[in-house]
Amino acid sequence: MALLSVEDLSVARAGVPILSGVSFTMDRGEALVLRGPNGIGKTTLLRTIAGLQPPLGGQMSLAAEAMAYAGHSDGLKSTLSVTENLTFWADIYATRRIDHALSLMNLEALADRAAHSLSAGQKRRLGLARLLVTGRPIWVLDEPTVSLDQASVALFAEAIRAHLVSGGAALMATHIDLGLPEARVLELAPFRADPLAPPTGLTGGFDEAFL
Ligand SMILES: Nc1ncnc2c1ncn2[C@@H]1O[C@H](COP(=O)(O)OP(=O)(O)OP(=O)(O)O)[C@@H](O)[C@H]1O
Repeated sequence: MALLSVEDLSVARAGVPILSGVSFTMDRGEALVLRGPNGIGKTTLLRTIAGLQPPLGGQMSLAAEAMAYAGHSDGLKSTLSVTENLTFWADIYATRRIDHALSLMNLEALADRAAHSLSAGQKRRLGLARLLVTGRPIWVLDEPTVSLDQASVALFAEAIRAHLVSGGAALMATHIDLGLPEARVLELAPFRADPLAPPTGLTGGFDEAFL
């Protein structure tokens, strides 16, 4: 059975239909990159798949507690150190893989630094290290490489590859080449919703709650 299955999904933002008829499946060991111009709906689709807002229509299926989502915000506790941030998340997910995450995202030398004192790219690396301690198989990532330099993008790609090899899957929206030739690409332009479709009746309340 597929790890994640999306069938004929329609999504809206602030009550306006954005994409319709999106279908794909993901098995263990697979990466899928969502592509499309600014505003096409990549973030909206990922938020819907992550359960942060309801779909307009269609179906999704995945095992309970199988997904870890990383959006635009890194979700760090600014006064906690790098180690304390990762310990916090490891406790939430009941896993014990902090050392591995520190090493894979090259954070060992920063382990005792408060998160607020990190550079933008270092914060991003810590945000991505969080995924590694979740132990969850499906990673849903929105522009994961923002602020990362070339070396850190390569580290990130390595972490994704290790995740795939260990039976995980990664669904990502990104504008850059991650150096993962094995990743499938889904172009979203063909799924643009009809701009003349009637309003959905959904409000933008979900946007405010999860920005
Ligand atoms: N709070 C909001 N109110 C109204 N429209 C919104 C709101 N948030 C997003 N939108 C619109 O929804 C559409 C889809 O936005 P979304 O962020 O999903 O696109 P994206 O493909 O991720 O874009 P980008 O590549 O720029 O990150 C865009 O046209 C955007 O302007």
